[in-house]
Amino acid sequence: MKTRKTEIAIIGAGTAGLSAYGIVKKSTQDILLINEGLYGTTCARVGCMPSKVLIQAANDYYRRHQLKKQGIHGGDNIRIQTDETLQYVRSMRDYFVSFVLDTIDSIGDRNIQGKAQFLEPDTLQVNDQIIQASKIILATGSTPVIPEPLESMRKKDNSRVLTTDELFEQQNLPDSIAVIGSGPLGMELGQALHRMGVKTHIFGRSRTVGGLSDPDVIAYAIKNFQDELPLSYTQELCYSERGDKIEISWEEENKSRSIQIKKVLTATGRRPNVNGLRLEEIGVPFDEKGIPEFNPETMQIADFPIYIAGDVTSELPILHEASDEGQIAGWNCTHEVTAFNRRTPLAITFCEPNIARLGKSFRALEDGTYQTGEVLFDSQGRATIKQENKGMLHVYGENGSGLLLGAELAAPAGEHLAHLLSWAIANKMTVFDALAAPFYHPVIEEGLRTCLRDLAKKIDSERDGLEIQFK
Ligand SMILES: Cc1cc2nc3c(=O)[nH]c(=O)nc-3n(C[C@H](O)[C@H](O)[C@H](O)COP(=O)(O)OP(=O)(O)OC[C@H]3O[C@@H](n4cnc5c(N)ncnc54)[C@H](O)[C@@H]3O)c2cc1C
Ligand SMILES: NC(=O)c1ccc[n+]([C@@H]2O[C@H](COP(=O)([O-])OP(=O)(O)OC[C@H]3O[C@@H](n4cnc5c(N)ncnc54)[C@H](O)[C@@H]3O)[C@@H](O)[C@H]2O)c1
Repeated sequence: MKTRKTEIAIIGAGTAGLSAYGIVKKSTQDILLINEGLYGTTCARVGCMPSKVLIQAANDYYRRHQLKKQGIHGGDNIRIQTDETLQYVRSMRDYFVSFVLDTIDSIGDRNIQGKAQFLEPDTLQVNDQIIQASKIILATGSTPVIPEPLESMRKKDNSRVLTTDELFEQQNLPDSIAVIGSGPLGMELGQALHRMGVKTHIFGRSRTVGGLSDPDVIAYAIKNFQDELPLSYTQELCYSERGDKIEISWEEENKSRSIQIKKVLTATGRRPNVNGLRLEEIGVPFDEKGIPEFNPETMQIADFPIYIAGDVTSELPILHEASDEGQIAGWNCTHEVTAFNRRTPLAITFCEPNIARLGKSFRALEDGTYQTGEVLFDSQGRATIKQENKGMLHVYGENGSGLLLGAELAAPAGEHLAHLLSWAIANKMTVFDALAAPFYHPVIEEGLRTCLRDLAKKIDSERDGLEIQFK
């Protein structure tokens, strides 16, 4: 076998791997990028981007129900041609993927297509080549998890049980579907399919939505979604084949229920791609979840010359974190190993209303150390004008100082509110500082101000009502 030496080898040409590549190439051109399978990244090919294109089409179509109130007629006659929508999703997907492919092309013969496996901590096998590298970055991403009964069904007929990696490849949508999982993916895609006219039932196991942990916001959001579409929670689902349909039965509130649907979409999480890399054979330590032990501030795996980045860590499986981790890994492979600050946590689920979690989640707060500001958007001015007046926002502030700690929300324009709040937290603002910032009228951010006012009152009821500060 031929041996090729390189300073840095990066395994995985996804967001994390390419971000690492961008940093490494500032220090050395002696890099190899190794990628198995299709190029284009999970984000652009099957993830963030095609899902947002589908959601946009679904929400635009769904908007027809609200037009009549405004004196706009003809909405009832609008129809969606879902095969064309899927074609459009794929064409937009190809557009986003094309930018990634241009980057890959520019890498030339430093890019190798094939599956990498470790032989030694500094040695890989890829196809029939041995690659020796001073440092290696592991950025192999993740794969959808398929719960066991569905995996067996899929083995018999893989057209009935879809993963999110396959949804956008469908030529058309089925007339009915069950979406398994009420996490970010289940809620985003389940609501979009429902809004496109597919008879959709979403199933969750733990009583939460889109990754929320605050019980009040969860209860509000679940009720709101249940007003729009079937969303059930149960510990166990039974699947059986009934002709060209799948019957799903379950227990809910002490009642037996069942439905028959054409297809199932699994949105039950993603598993990090660590299997088959032979990491165990080279002595890499694993934690109890089966992830290599690494330092999140340096991304180094124990004291190995191996760095890890992106969804393969399973810690923060979202795009901007994958990109940051790639940068940290890339930097530390080419410089003295340095600890990096991580950003204020921010996670958004693009269902309507948007769900978001930022800063400290409710689950991470310590009892007795904080107050919660609350607002409902049901009568908020601008949200009402936009006919988007559904939502709840909780902002957490530290007792005494009023330092903003975190927030959870299911709210209109939640993606923007979450950014404002996470930037305020990153800048260590108190609730009083935030209230001194400008709020235009009439905007949805005025709802955020109502929430901050509620929090400020709970932190310091003695403080006078002045929000602008003395010079
Ligand atoms: C439907 C969906 C919607 C999403 N929406 C959002 C969103 O709106 N916002 C957000 O922030 N995040 C979103 N995400 C998450 C986001 O897409 C991921 O966090 C991000 O793409 C992870 O990038 P990565 O580089 O770790 O992995 P990937 O992009 O998957 O790259 C890993 C690469 O490694 C390759 N590989 C694996 N094993 C090997 C091996 N042994 N040898 C060589 N190559 C290998 C893979 O083939 C792949 O090309 C979404 C995900 C999905 C699935
Ligand atoms: N907008 C975003 O930022 C965004 C969007 C989509 C996905 N992502 C990322 O992609 C990853 C995958 O998303 P996801 O929603 O698939 O995963 P997830 O792990 O966040 O949620 C999966 C949900 O499925 C439930 N579940 C698991 N097994 C089940 C079963 N057998 N029956 C019923 N329910 C079951 C879990 O309880 C959980 O609520 C996430 O880690 C997320 O961070 C991000």
